[in-house]
Amino acid sequence: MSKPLRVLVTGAAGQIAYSLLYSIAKGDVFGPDRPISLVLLDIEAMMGVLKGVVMELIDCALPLLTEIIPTSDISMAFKDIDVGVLVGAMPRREGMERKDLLKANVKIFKQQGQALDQFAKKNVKVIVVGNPANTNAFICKKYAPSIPPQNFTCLTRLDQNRAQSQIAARVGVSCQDVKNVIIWGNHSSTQFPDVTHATLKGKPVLEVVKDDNWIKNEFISTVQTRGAAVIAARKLSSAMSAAKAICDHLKDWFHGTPDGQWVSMGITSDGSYGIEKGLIYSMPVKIGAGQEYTIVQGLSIDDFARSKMDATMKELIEERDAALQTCEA
Ligand SMILES: NC(=O)c1ccc[n+]([C@@H]2O[C@H](COP(=O)([O-])OP(=O)(O)OC[C@H]3O[C@@H](n4cnc5c(N)ncnc54)[C@H](O)[C@@H]3O)[C@@H](O)[C@H]2O)c1
Ligand SMILES: O=C(O)CC[C@H](O)C(=O)O
Repeated sequence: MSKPLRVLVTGAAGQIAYSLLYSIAKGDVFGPDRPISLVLLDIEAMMGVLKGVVMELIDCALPLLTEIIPTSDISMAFKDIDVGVLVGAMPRREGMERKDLLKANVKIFKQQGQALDQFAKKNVKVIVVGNPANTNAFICKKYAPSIPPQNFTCLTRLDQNRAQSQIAARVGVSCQDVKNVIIWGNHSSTQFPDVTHATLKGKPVLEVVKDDNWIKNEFISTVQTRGAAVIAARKLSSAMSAAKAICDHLKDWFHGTPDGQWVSMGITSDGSYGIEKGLIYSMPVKIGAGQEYTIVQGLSIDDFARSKMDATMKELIEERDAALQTCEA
């Protein structure tokens, strides 16, 4: 057996973590031969609840789970981690605006960026889930200058999964028949779910669906507002589907994408597709066996796509500037 992978999950007493920890500890994400040392961070007030989560993990009797470290101490939590799954943040509830969330959460990611810089392994892989996810990842990266920018990502796989499932349901096929949907930009209602290059059983989605009006209107807005629809129905933010998407994101990052397929992740823009350098912007990537991802290049972008991609970039620039102001105040 190889050396345990040290995986930190923040917000470990919260609802996403409750759906996530079992899959990670069971081996579904990093592989059936990879022992896991699980570090669980939450705030001091949640230590009682976290104790219960730890008891349940122990009671699952999972052979790969070699160690569980529950803590509210940030320096202990980030020490020597290989993977950081940064979930811990306030979720939006009904009636809350995105701006309220940015103010409440961005400072958490400044502090955690500094902790990554100081305590984590320099090749740590980070996925930010706490909202506003792209901007929080940007802040984390900024305050961890000793870690390569490409090691910071944010979760937009939930949006990809939502888009894939909407197309599959429209046509009446399994979601696994739909490939190469793209999520461009922000994990927010300005994101652009793009099926121009997507295929369904090998044929272009646009040719199979044959309804441009549905694609350009109902499909896009359903995916863009799905998170808000779940909040309205559940009175709580999505958790089971978010946990599944985190697993998909990490599994592909560690094990690679299948030949001819790509996935969407929020990553540091290198200027590709005219997106401002340095922003954390969701793009299509291919991942090789070496766990390094490359942006899929050369995709055609028509005027409709360009305007959608620019609108979500504009929102990300505004969020970044507001976040920097909050952090520097
Ligand atoms: N990117 C996505 O696709 C996506 C999807 C769903 C939810 N989210 C976001 O994920 C976040 C968590 O959602 P949830 O439903 O699990 O929320 P939750 O309220 O159930 O749990 C959040 C947990 O984080 C903890 N926490 C708060 N501040 C912390 C800190 N500084 N350090 C460590 N832990 C801290 C809280 O005590 C709580 O236990 C929210 O911001 C939500 O909006 C993102
Ligand atoms: O706050 C929101 O509108 C979205 C919550 C979450 O990120 C989701 O996509 O389900």
